[in-house]
Amino acid sequence: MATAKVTSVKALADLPGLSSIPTTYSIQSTPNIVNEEAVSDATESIPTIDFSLLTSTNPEERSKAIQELGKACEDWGFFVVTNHGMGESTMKGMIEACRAFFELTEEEKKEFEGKTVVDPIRFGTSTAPGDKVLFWRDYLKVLLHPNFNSPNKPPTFREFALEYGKGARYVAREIVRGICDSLGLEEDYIDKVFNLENGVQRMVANFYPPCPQPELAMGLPPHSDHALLTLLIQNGIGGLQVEHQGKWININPIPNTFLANIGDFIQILSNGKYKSILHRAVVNNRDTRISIAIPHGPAIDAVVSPASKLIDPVSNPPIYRAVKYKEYLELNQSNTLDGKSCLEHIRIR
Ligand SMILES: O=C(O)CCC(=O)C(=O)O
Ligand SMILES: [Fe+2]
Repeated sequence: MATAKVTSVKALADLPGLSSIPTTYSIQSTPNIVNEEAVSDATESIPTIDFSLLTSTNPEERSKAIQELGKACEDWGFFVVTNHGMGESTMKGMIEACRAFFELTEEEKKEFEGKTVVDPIRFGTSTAPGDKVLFWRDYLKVLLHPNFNSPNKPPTFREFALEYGKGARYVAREIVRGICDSLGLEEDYIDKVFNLENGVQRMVANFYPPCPQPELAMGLPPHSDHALLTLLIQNGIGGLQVEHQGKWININPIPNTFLANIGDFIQILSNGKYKSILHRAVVNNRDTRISIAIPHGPAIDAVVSPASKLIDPVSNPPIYRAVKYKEYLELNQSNTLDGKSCLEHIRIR
């Protein structure tokens, strides 16, 4: 095994003749992230939300879509979004721009390492500096809103990030309006209370190169996303699994769609009615997988708490305390991803 200091899994995977993974990447000793739990394919039954119906001016169409959205949030916390209006060339272009970023030299990428968890552009590997086990994943995190940032390499990145970010933000905001409606809140409740006009939108591009021992490694451990709603696209290579009724389900990529999942803040806001979903990324020994997740959050200084309309001091007391987004983000970003441990931090006992 080569012992040269490796700064990314890409550099490691590119080592000629790599046939086993360094033991630091082996998840065998970490019982909570074992790989061989029952997995099944259930892509057919994952709910699909037709975005054009959700945003329809026909009240009947919209209300039917809202009902379906509410059901998808309650049953799965996770759904496919079709007919969202974003051009295929924008989605593909964004993925290719991310691929080109990861294919920069290690020295070039190092320029974007960032110093703290709040740096607007951060390239890195695994999840957090304190990880006990390393994960087979490199990442690039870029803050797109309220201040737009972009690495200056590759040259196409900025243009795609601008367009993709804007489109994804529109889709996410409309879905969030629908979620409010489905909960019996005013449609713009979240928009106003969490100040979505200044909402935080941070793109997370994940790069999972082929791994010689995929059964021993993990791309991303089980976690929930912290924000309100995450939109995810991928390069046509499977690897995402979501937890549903105690089982891990393979999510096969569907071209030209977004995968949306509820984040912790919707769980807090709905006082547990809608739950953020555990998901993870497994790796394979053939293809490089690229995924781009954008968690859409409140404004950085917004305070998140169960909506007063959805709680009752006697029959449904709040189960989460109010938390500043900034505080939650720091908690999330500086810890190893570990299931839903952040949410447990603010649970009222
Ligand atoms: O690679 C994936 O499909 C999952 C990515 C993810 O969960 C994340 O970036 O939060
Ligand atoms: Fe995630």
